[in-house]
Amino acid sequence: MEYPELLEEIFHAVQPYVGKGKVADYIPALAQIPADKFGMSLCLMDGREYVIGDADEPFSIQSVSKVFSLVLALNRLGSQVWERVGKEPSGNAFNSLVQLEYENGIPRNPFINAGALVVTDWLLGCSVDPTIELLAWLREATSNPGIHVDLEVADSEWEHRDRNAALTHFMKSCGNIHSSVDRVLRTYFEHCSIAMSCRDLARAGLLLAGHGKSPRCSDRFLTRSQAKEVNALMLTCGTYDAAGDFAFRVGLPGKSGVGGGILAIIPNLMSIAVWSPALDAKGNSMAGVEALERFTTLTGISVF
Ligand SMILES: NC(=O)CC[C@H](N)C(=O)O
Repeated sequence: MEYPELLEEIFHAVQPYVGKGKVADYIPALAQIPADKFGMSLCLMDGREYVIGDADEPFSIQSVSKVFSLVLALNRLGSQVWERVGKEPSGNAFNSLVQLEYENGIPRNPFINAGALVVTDWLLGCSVDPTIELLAWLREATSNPGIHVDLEVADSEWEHRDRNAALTHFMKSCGNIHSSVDRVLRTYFEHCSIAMSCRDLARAGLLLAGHGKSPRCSDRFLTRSQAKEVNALMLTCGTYDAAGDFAFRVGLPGKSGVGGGILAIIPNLMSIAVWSPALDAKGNSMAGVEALERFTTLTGISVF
């Protein structure tokens, strides 16, 4: 089956799941997003691109930004990053506090909130403005100069920051946060509030399909080993305490966000982005996971 027909088939098959689940409302600005959206984009290493549905509508990438923050930190700092954040799945919710005290303020991995807050702190230690650097890279990788931080979402996250503030304060008490808590939180919320479409997200993901060198960018951004590390972490930790289920059903490295987006990588071949805002109980897009499962089932392509 050709990709355009495949996308049509997936689009129709997932309709019963679109709007099922719950749009994230603990960030009030996200609660206003209509639940019935669905978009999907495939961006291939050879330059072909296929989209369906609401694939050109920007949405809040939320935790998908944790991939890009980590990529930037690895680019700037290399393996030093792992001195302050682990590489193991947490088995807990993305915003859980419980492991941190047992594990001396070292988060399990960079794809839960605590881990991304440490990565943000790393970035603040080596860059005057990590958000500007992140946006610059994303704009180049997507050829979309319009990619921006949605300030309404960032402000909404800031106003309801108690849990992320608790995580950051606790890690600071353990010596694992070096900048001020407010600065770390503000920067982390800016990254979560970046607005991108599925088309943008799939384009940005080509860096990871391309083992650290996106065919869309002039420079290699990560070494081959670093790209392997990021993909491995996406597979094992990218969907929080549902990572086992996601690997079982989809069989690809993937990173979700509570905005309803998921980025999935097929090394050497393509990057896939899906978006549908209604979430399952673990905070992953219900229709998005369904669509990816159908993609790997119908094509027979996965990393396994
Ligand atoms: N899982 C997510 O997408 C969570 C990101 C969100 N900004 C938070 O910190 O709670």
